[in-house]
Amino acid sequence: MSFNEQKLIAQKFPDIFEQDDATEIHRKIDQSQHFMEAVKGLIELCGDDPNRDGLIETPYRVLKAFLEYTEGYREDPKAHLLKTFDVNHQELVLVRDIEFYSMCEHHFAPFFGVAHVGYIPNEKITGLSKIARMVEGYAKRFQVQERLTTEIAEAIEEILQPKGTMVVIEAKHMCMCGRGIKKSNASTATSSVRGIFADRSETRAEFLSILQRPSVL
Ligand SMILES: Nc1nc2c(ncn2[C@@H]2O[C@H](COP(=O)(O)OP(=O)(O)OP(=O)(O)O)[C@@H](O)[C@H]2O)c(=O)[nH]1
Ligand SMILES: [Zn+2]
Repeated sequence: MSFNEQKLIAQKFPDIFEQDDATEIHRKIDQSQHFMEAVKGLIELCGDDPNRDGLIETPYRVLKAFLEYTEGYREDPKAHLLKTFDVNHQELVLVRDIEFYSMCEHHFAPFFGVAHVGYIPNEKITGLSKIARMVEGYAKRFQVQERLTTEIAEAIEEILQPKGTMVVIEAKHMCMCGRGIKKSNASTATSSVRGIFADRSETRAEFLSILQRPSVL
């Protein structure tokens, strides 16, 4: 790759190149180049011409898309929750229908849906948008739905130290739709419960009763 092409890659992806030393930057540029060559090979293997007009820039587009799908690796998602407020609220806080788009680590196929994140505060409450930002940070990684659910619950537990945390995720997995078993109506629900939500069925029921009503907003 020419020096100019290398510079172009480094400029296009400042988030992965900015903070590293020169050796690390060169390693990432090499990896980017190998990845794009591999995508070219894959196009050929599948039976198309990687040099035709519509595909010529595809390796670069795929690299760009993958760096976007995985931008959560380049942040600490739970750090968003550190923005807390002293508000004397002792009851449920539930942010529902947080849409997310993640990447199945087995097939690199998307899975997407909504996360419902609730907690009963102890002393600290966090900004509502920070919960959604944290969900984004864990979703934008190679994931399985169960780990995503657990990581969200554990982040709330660790940073806010609430009386309890409950997370429910509903998602559709593209690896089950257009390929493999091809069940495009199937969706998957997962939950994680901690503290008072694990101990008290009434507290879980309160969370679930809110979800049973369609959001009117
Ligand atoms: N538990 C769990 N499984 C997942 C998730 N995403 C994808 N999978 C599953 O991962 C499994 C991988 O199974 P393998 O037998 O190794 O791969 P495969 O031959 O492509 O499997 P099929 O999808 O059944 O064709 C499949 O059953 C997928 O449905 C997830 O988030 N959680
Ligand atoms: Zn999959």
